[in-house]
Amino acid sequence: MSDDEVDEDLLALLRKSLGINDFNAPKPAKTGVLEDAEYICDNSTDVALDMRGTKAAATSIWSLMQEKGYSTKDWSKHALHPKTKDESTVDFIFLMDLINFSFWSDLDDSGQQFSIEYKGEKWTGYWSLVAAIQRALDEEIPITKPSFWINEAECTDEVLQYVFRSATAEDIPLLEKRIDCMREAGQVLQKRFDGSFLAFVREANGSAAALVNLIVDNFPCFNDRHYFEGDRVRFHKRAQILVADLWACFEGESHGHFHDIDSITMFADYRIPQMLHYLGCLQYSPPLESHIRRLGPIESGHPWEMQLRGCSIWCVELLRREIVRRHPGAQINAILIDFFLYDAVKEMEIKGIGCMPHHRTRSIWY
Ligand SMILES: Nc1nc2c(c(CN[C@H]3C=C[C@H](O)[C@@H]3O)cn2[C@@H]2O[C@H](COP(=O)(O)O)[C@@H](O)[C@H]2O)c(=O)[nH]1
Repeated sequence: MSDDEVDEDLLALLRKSLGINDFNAPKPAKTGVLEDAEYICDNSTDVALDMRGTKAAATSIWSLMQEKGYSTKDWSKHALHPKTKDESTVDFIFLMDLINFSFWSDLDDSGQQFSIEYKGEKWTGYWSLVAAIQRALDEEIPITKPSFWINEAECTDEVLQYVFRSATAEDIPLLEKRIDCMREAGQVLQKRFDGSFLAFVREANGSAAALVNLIVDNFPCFNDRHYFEGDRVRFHKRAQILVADLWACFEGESHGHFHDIDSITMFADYRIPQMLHYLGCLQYSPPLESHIRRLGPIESGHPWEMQLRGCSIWCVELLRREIVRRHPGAQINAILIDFFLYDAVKEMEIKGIGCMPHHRTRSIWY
């Protein structure tokens, strides 16, 4: 932090301790995601938090994270994640999280599911996306440039089909939706931010919550809002993981510096609920549990899906609170818990450790 930069947190602390109410101080931006998650959880009938399981899981998660020295540094340790800490990596992360959704396949575990061949390996799921982007860059396709996405003469649908070409007979799910997201985002950036996502990030003035709100207000394909019991509820999974990936990749510095990064919640996808259920933190009603075990589809926006997503967000918040209660001053937030759980469930998959299937909702939101 440079000399003239104000440490907002310190300032707020001093004001509070001196009893100074600074009514002019800008109110911290809020995304509303955590409040909506608590509301969903309080009104859920088919998903419930198991408090004993959550307390027990908090202890084991914390000790495993300590054992591994889990931190933002683990983000860059992944073989496929970009390593340079510069604007090209900001562009990479924007594209990655713009289309970071719905990789699951009904052919999973058959070896026939969609996969990307890169550097002699077959990558599936989220890693297939990262591999496809890295492979396109190696092939000198400017795939991370928003100006390329809106140049339909050069960036044709066929070129994008080639970028995401599969090593199996199964294509990447929702390719047309991914192309629509790229075209839409390219237009937005071109119109107001000279084609640069970094210029867009600067609008948020170092606030993670403000950046999430700017993203969902300007890019419809990030606007992950739905209805539950007739009320609007926000999850903003890809907008939040985009901010979190910037923070982790840049280790809280430079383009990843956010004074309110702890306002980011867990990312409501299809993997973490699966892990939380395995850890005994979440319980499902018999109809929901048998539906998921039968690999039954759950349509986007269904009350079951809203409960799975909302309860997962609230559950990770309670895990975080339990860890901080037992270890005051612990350097922990929902992002690190989430990343740790995602990596853990992928480890289990590699080791063939069985757990209940994840729920199957096909959508662009996660
Ligand atoms: N909540 C949460 N969801 C995550 C991730 C990640 C990868 N993050 C990397 C960055 C830092 C971490 O250390 C990870 O290495 C992908 N996903 C989501 O999962 C789904 C893909 O699943 P599968 O088909 O099995 O790969 C899909 O919705 C994707 O958006 C995460 O971290 N948290």
